[in-house]
Formats: sequence, structure tokens, C-alpha cells
Amino acid sequence: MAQKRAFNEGKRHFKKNKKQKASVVEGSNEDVLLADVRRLLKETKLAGSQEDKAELPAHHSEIELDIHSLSSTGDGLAHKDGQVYVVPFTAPGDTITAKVFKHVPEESYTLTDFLSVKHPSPHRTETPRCPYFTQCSGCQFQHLPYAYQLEHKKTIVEKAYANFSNLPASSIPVVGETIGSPLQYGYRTKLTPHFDGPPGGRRDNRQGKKVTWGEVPAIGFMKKGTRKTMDIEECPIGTESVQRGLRRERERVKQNISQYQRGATLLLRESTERVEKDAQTKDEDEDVVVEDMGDHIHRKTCITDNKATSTEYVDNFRFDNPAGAFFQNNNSILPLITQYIRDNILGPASTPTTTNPSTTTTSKPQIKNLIDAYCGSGFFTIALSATFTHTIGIDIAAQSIASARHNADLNSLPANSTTFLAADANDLFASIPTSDSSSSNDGGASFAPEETVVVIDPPRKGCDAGFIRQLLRFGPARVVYVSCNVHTQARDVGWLVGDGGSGLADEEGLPVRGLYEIESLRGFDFFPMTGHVEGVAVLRRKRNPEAGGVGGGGGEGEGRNGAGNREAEEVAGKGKPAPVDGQDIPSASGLDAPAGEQSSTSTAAAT
Ligand SMILES: C[S@@+](CC[C@H](N)C(=O)[O-])C[C@H]1O[C@@H](n2cnc3c(N)ncnc32)[C@H](O)[C@@H]1O
Repeated sequence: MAQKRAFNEGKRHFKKNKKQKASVVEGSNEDVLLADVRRLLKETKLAGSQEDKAELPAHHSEIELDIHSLSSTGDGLAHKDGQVYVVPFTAPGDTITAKVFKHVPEESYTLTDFLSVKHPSPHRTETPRCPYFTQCSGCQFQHLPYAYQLEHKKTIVEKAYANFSNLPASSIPVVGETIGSPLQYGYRTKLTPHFDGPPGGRRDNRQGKKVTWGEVPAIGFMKKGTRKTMDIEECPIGTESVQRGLRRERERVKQNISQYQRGATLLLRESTERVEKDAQTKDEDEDVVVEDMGDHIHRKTCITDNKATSTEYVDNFRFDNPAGAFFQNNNSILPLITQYIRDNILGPASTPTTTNPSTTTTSKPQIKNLIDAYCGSGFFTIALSATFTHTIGIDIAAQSIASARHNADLNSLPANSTTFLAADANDLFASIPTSDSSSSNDGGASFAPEETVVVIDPPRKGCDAGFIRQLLRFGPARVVYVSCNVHTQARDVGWLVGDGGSGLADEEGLPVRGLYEIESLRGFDFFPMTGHVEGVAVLRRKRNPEAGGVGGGGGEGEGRNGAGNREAEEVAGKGKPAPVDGQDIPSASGLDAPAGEQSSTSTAAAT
């Protein structure tokens, strides 16, 4: 299982609330929950001195609660006697019974386990398809209608920008409707169930003894609020081929359990073979799921070997990856997000972006170049390449860059227009060819900032402050920020947009002012039935930013870093060592959350 990584090396870059505990990781479930708890306490004027409060209910006692609202973590929030209660698997308007398991008195909230519904909310209209719903920590919303889930996810984006961007409301546009997923069940192309070693197994391992298994262990995902694995025989949010793979893998582990010396994480990754209709075999293997795509057939299988190659098709682009490496997990929504970005990446067609005062004509500099920071195996670079003359994708993982280059070839993208660099995004602009530095190595590409858009899709921790500083120094005309954590995205966008009060300082410790304004903001529902939302923010460079940017730059074309023209390998050598699948951090459930979820609050808190 991949290691958890600290967010931003454990540093909190924006101002700490006085009450904020130093140990709360920014953008984590706990951080987000705290913001919602404080907001509710404020709204209901519940916050008071500890002495004013009624005695808190005993641990493990059962209490009845009226659910007031949903937190951005997906948990229901109730308030009673000056205390907020956090109850998973509920809906606003529910009256429920919950069991107390942890008080956080300094923040006036209590974590509970959901037990039963006494009076259902009018929103509780759906019958969960999963038999483990309310036990497994993977999904939070199977009891809620899909339109309600999308509406709630819009509020997650709104609250993220209100609570974490440090921007005034006037700088934040109206958040657009959440774009739904065409598939709401059966969409996950990757699952990573796991099983634990036998009791005492670690000691036996250390002593070099052969481990003995009393029985076949539970194989599945984390039980909500615990660190225990629960046995999961089916997972209805997985695609059909992945679900078949789950059944097969469970059986294989059962048959071979004595060969395991410890617990393990299993990989289930869908792979698609595209074949002509005539080439379809009549008697398909029962492990193959056949989908008629109109003029061709998709044969879907489930891969379990991390190193085997999995293939996905998006918009007729083909992407090959090592099965264990990162690739977006909901294939059904990918054509919607790539089309959305294509439609928005260059800005409204009629809006002039510069004015030439000497001739009084208005002209729009053409955006010709795309830089895809955190490009992985090239998904956005390749899917958007036709819109641009030159595209560059950068990722710290050398293996992902090897896949990206292979994928560019698979999709017949010319090497002189699409380039990939294995590099730390924090050194990105040192390796971008500008007009003074372009060479034959990069096909003569010149990434003038006013002709360039930067797409950012970082891991959940967001961008490092160093990356934001150099992005502001370079000052591209537009930025499209895609993120699986809208809270760290809001912080980063706050840095790019804010007026210097957002807490980001330059190397001399002077406040950094943003250069951008937010053109549009909305969520995409990459993970239906769960509390997660993918945020897409489109930013454009302000026409006349007053003394914005880093180191006093800020006018159009200023602050540019002309140090480019280095070869990929040179940059790669300077980058940090590539993490082994470092972006794919398992969730609390083991359901492998969007590009690396942090432990849920309740899981982290539970003993
Ligand atoms: C959420 S994934 C996005 C991948 C890609 N955009 C896609 O859609 O498939 C984040 C990527 O950031 C990369 N990454 C993490 N830290 C990085 C850094 N400091 N510099 C460059 N890439 C980094 C990871 O290797 C991972 O591929």
C-alpha cells in the first residue's frame, strides 16, 4: 500500500485560526469538518464557554438527534446543548439515533456512529444498492437522490472558496451547477480492496516464523469509524468488469491464503480492448464484459497485476498505463470534462484581452501553447493537444512521463508539437522555452506567457507555495485548475487571485499579490455516491494588475522567467525522486479515493 504523504510538508501556509490545532492537516477531512462545525456554531450562536454547557453524553451512549445540514465531508451535522454532533449516512431533516464515540471538547463537537433513522428526511428517497451502506466507509450518499448530491457538491465548492481562499466574496464568481456523471453506479474503473495479516502475524514475521492463518481474513474496505477491514463481496460503484474481478480475486486469495506471509492490497483495474465489430469472438470468455459502442466493440477485462498494461479510451484517444499507476477512475465523465475545458480554456471568443493604445485597435493575442503541470500519463495534454500549436506536459514521476510519451505516439501526436518532461513542477518554468530561448530541441516552440495557458491538476495537497510563486512570475494569460480537493484548490486560487492578504510571501518575505481573476468555477462529480467533488476553476490574467505578482513584476509580459531551453533529462535529474505511484494514496476505506484521500476524521480519531 502506498505511504500517506504530509500535505505541503506539514506546513500551513495560510493564517491559522487561533483555535486551530497545529496537528490538523490543511485540506484534510478534519480541517474541512472543523470549518463546518465552527460555521454551524456561529450560525446557531451555540459557541459559549465550556461552563455554560450541558454535560456531554457518555461514550457509547445512544442519543437522538435532528440533522441540521450536511458537512463538506459528507457527514450530517446536528446541534444539541451547545455541541455539534457529526453523524455519517444521514440527511438534513432526519431524526436519527446515533452512538457517541469521541468528544472533541475544545472544538465543541462529537463524533458518532449512525445507528438508525427514527423519522426520515424528505431527502431520504433512495434505496442504497450496496448491502454494506452505513457500514463501509467508501460511500456516503446512496440514500440521497442524485440531483440532491449534485446540489450538495455545489455547496462544497462554495464553502471551500468562502472558508479556504482568503478572498473577498466579490472576487468569487457564482459557482456553476455541478456537472453530473453519466454513470452513477458501476463507474469506478479501479478498486483496491485489502486484507489484514493474522493476529500475531507481525511477530511471527519478525521472528522468521511461517505465519499461520486461523481462517480466511475479511477482504474488502475499511469499516466506517474504525481501522478494521470489513468483508466486501460486491461493490456496486465498481464497473462490471471490476466487480467480476473482485469475485475472482476474493476466491483466489481464499484458495491461496496460506501462501501469504502478511496482509495485502489487491488491485482491480479495468482495461479496454477496442475491436472492430467483425472481429468480436462469438463465445466470449465470462471474464470479458462486451460493450457495443456503435461502430466498434469494447471488450473489458479486469487486470490485477500492478505492472501489466491497462488501456482506456477517452474521446477516441487511447491511454496505456501500468495498471497500478494513476489514471482517472471514472471513465464515463472524462469526455465531459475534456469538452468543458476545450470550451473554456481559451476564454470567451468575443472578449478582447489586450488593447493597443497607439493604434486604438483592439486585438486578442492568440493562445497557442498549453503547459500541463502535474500531467501524469498525459491525459489533459493529449486530449487538449489539437487546440494548441505546442503543448508541454510535466510530471515528477518518470514512469508517468514514459507512459505519456508512449500515449502521445499511440495517438499520433507529432514530437515537435507535444513534449513531456520528467521534472518537479516547482522547477517548471526553468525548463519552459520562451521566445529568447527556444531551440530545435523543442521544435522551435516559444511559450510566451501571453500566448500560454497552464493547466494544473496536482495531488490532493495542492500546489507548493514555490510553484505558485513561479507561476505568478511567469504570468500565463490563463490558468485552468483541476483538483480532487477543492479546499487546497481554493487556497491556491486565493494566492493566484488575492491582493496580498492571502498569506503567501515571496523569497524576501514580502506579500505576494495575485495576477488573476476567476472566470468560472464549478464542480464535476467524478465520484457519485461519495462526498468527493472535483473542482474546475478557470482563471484569466487581469488586464492591468496593480503591482501584482512576485518581486514587483506584474504588467503584461513582465516577470517572465527566461531561463528555459534545458533538455528534459537534465531537468529530470534535478527533480525529486519520483514517488512509486505516490499520487494513488489509499483512502480510509481502501476504496482508493480520488488521487489519494486522507483518512476520514472518524477513522483517524477512532481507536
Ligand atoms: C491528480 S494526478 C493528475 C494526473 C493527470 N493530470 C491525469 O489526469 O491523469 C497528480 C499528478 O501530479 C504528479 N506530481 C505530484 N507532485 C508533483 C510535483 N512536485 N511536480 C510534478 N508532478 C507532481 C503526480 O505524479 C501525479 O501524476
